[in-house]
Amino acid sequence: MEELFSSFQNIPTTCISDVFEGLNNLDPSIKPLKEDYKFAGRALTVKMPVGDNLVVLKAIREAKPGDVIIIDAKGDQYRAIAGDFVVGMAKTLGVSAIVVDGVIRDITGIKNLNFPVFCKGTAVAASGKAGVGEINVPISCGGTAIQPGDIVVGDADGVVVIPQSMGQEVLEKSREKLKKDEQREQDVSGNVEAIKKYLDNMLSK
Ligand SMILES: O=C([O-])CC(=O)C(=O)O
Repeated sequence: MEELFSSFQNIPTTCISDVFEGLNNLDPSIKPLKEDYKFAGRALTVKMPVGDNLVVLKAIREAKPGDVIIIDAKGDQYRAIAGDFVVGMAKTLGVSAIVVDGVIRDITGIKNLNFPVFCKGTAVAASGKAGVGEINVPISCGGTAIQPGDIVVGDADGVVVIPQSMGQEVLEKSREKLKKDEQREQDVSGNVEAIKKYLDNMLSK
């Protein structure tokens, strides 16, 4: 499994998306805090109520090194699911990324941690800590269904989810797609005649 995750780290999310024809991507409003963030890992799913993040602390406590904490926060943009303190603990315990259809706070501190956080943006208010929520249950995040153990991959373009059972197959297909994309680029790069030929060919179909 570890090998699969490190292999996916070398595949652009765009190629994985193309394999699924765009069906397994998270909503594009969920973006990396820094463009160079790239991760691939096992989904530790979190279902939290709007404005209460105690269950996020539980997820961090239970996470195994390499896990991606992926949170269904119902799209709430008013209460941060974590700040630099909480994200710092996740980083130190070996979590590989946090993905949420919600917001974070202390953005400067979180950027300084150089830890991949993918979210909808920032807010000033913290969440409460009353305590309901579930981990490792099926969730919906950014319009996509995610099962615990699925493979989550993120980079500058966004986040894509691969069902656990399809990991190897999708890796092979994504590699093929990457090769095709590179070849396509190589075939026309900087060559006016080759570009015209490519376009004419596409338009005559
Ligand atoms: O404690 C929280 O929920 C959010 C926070 O301020 C931090 O993580 O620094």
